[in-house]
Amino acid sequence: MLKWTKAKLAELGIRPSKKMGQNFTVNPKIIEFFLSEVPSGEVVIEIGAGLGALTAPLSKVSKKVIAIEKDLRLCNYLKSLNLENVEVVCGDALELELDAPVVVGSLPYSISGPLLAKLFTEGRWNKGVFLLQKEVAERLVAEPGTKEYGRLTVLASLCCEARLGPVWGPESFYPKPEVLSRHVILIKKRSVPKEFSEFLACVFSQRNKKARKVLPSCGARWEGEERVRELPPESLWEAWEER
Ligand SMILES: C[S@@+](CC[C@H](N)C(=O)[O-])C[C@H]1O[C@@H](n2cnc3c(N)ncnc32)[C@H](O)[C@@H]1O
Repeated sequence: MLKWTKAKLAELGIRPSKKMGQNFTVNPKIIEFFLSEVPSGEVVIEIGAGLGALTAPLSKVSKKVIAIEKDLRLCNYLKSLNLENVEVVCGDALELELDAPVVVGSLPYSISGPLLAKLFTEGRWNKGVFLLQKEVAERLVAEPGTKEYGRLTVLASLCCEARLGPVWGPESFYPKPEVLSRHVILIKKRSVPKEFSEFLACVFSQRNKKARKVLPSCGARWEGEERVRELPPESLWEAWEER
């Protein structure tokens, strides 16, 4: 896959952009893992389809794949493939409606935080399978009080059941990223209100301070000596609901 990826990029005259998080999958085991987690016969949205490494195999087991790609050069290439069951959408996934039973993607690192926050608060989807920077994936299942615990953890915990998958090293991608990657599988329980997400942004901007000082400045109340980073998801939700 590495040879093919390098040759295809050269043919298209594309130098991978760091800003766009363009680290293309060159390890077939990653594709296999995605396919093992995606229920077949469904409509699937793929975020950041790149050169179509996942799009093409996915389209063979899905009812339809909606492949979103922001880079016009890659998007036009994907369109030129005329893949059966694939609708290619050139655009920014952060600005599009993500309504399909299944959402997948090897997410560009630069937008994974806002994109996950968007998925937790909007879109009609039931299952998500994502490849993320390892630290971001682990943040989704972090325990209160740890340095990984934050807004994304609370949103993930209230929205979904989150499960970690395998870890992948830099050699699984071209060009090699400086970080490790990890799969995460999300099963949606409910959408979390956007206002609650904004409330969390407010409280976690002062994560090390006492909750009884911070929560009132974000429109809620708290009695107790805990620091913001120590409050479990349910307590933050209750404080917000009772505000
Ligand atoms: C990590 S690469 C994955 C590419 C391909 N899925 C693969 O596994 O080889 C991320 C892709 O997302 C695209 N991308 C970056 N920002 C985006 C955005 N805001 N919306 C949609 N796609 C985006 C990049 O151009 C790139 O193709």
